[in-house]
Amino acid sequence: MDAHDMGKDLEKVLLTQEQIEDRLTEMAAQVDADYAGKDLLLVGVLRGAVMVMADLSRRLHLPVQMDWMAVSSYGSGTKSSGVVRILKDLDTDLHGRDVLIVEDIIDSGLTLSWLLSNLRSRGPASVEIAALLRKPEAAKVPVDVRYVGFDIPTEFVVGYGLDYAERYRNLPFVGTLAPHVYGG
Ligand SMILES: O=P(O)(O)OC[C@H]1O[C@H](OP(=O)(O)OP(=O)(O)O)[C@H](O)[C@@H]1O
Ligand SMILES: Nc1nc2[nH]cnc2c(=O)[nH]1
Ligand SMILES: [Mg+2]
Repeated sequence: MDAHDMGKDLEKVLLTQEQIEDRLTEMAAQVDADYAGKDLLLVGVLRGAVMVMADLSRRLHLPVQMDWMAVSSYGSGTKSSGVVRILKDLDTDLHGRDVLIVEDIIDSGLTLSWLLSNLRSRGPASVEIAALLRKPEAAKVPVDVRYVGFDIPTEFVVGYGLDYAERYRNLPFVGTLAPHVYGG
């Protein structure tokens, strides 16, 4: 793989930068309306949600707080291990807080269903989810998501925070990889 030309590694673009940004603007308007007058805490899930957190939060007019959790269930492969590990916990006490988890993608749903019950056990006033992408046909466990950017097919996607072996996160759009990349 030529790490200096990501373009050659892509098969197709699924969502352009413009489509993503337009949708995030709509989602931010909904969040602004739903949490008006509340002291909202955004919880970004490292590392994939970095781009969504940055671009969604900058479209909000609410004075939110932000904190981060690092969990990982995928390692360097393309399938969820199903075992979620906390690599970094929140610094914020959730007691009585309105919490919005910000995620890049819901695939099997294992990460978020685990995270939801974990955060709900900490005594918050509410916990909801905003995810840019969802794969409805890949769900292994149901996850109740308040804000979804796009439903996409069951294909492994990269870009806009999403990686393959830690690469491609910095693509400004979402796409699929060409077969030669998986082949090594
Ligand atoms: O619905 P699921 O099947 O659980 O998959 C979704 C999760 O998988 C990815 O994270 P990953 O664990 O790969 O870590 P990363 O965010 O650091 O890339 C993605 O960012 C979601 O957090
Ligand atoms: N990069 C990437 N990470 C994921 N984690 C869960 N699903 C996906 C996916 O489609 N792409
Ligand atoms: Mg993630």
